[in-house]
Amino acid sequence: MARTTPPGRCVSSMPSMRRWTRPRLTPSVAEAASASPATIEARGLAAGKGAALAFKHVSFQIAPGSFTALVGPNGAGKTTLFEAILGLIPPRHGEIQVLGETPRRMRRQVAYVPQALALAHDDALIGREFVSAAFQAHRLGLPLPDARRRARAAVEAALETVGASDLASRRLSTLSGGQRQRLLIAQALVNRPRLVLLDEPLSQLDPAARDWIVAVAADLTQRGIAVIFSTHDINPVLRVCDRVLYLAQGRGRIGSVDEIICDETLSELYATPVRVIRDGGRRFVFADAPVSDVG
Ligand SMILES: Nc1ncnc2c1ncn2[C@@H]1O[C@H](COP(=O)(O)OP(=O)(O)OP(=O)(O)O)[C@@H](O)[C@H]1O
Repeated sequence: MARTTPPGRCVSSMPSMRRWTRPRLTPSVAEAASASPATIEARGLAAGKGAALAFKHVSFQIAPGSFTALVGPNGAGKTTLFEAILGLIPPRHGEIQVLGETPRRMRRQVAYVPQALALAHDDALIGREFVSAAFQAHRLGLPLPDARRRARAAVEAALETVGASDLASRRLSTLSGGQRQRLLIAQALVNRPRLVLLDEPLSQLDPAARDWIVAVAADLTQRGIAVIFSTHDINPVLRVCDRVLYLAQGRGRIGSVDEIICDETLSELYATPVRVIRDGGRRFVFADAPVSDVG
């Protein structure tokens, strides 16, 4: 259920991401990305899991290798949108294509990373086993010895990509939330997806762990992987995101940070006067009337 915010209360506040600025794609990755079709194309999309729609009339494009912040209050439909992208729920209206195909057909190209609150079998598994469990050897159609070798290499590469090689031999039950989140991202990478959906990866992490996770996600885009990063608060990803997809009150808008995180767009989305205050590179959203909480 959506929380409400008293009039005038600041509804979004987080320390800024100091260490990371969005790195540009290397020329070869950038060329490949611009030659490829859109990673996602949604037109007039409406979706919901109950009788009511979570959102409707939402249109957007996600480019290969781009970083999109998916922002919105509780219950706005962020997870519902991820489920539509994964083909787990069908659109009620409109259409959505992933890599030029239906979401169901492209599901194996998409990795979904849930929150790291608890991991299954966390006392029985070490990091390497957890990441390895996701490797889909059958996808490569390899004979068993080759598959084992490829699996080992893929797992080590994924651990290295997220800076988690040192967690390979640690039991999951001994890891912090940020370390677990890194292993979840490594697990998502092991089958070399073209799109990674991160569902509120910063919740319950301290600022240093948040910085790490944002840096890991930004690094994926350098490898040509499109990232959609859902978050209640835009500030931790301000410097790395290319675009913001904001869901609220059943509506959605996409654009640059300046186009979306501004008085005009947010007031229109929330259908109530909203003010955005800039302070030291951060943005704080204030509502004059109660609105769903985004902080
Ligand atoms: N299984 C379900 N059956 C019916 N309605 C559902 C179900 N799951 C979610 N909803 C409703 O769908 C709407 C969108 O929920 P969703 O979980 O996608 O929002 P969200 O933006 O991810 O929220 P949060 O930030 O709290 O995780 C909400 O109104 C929610 O109550």
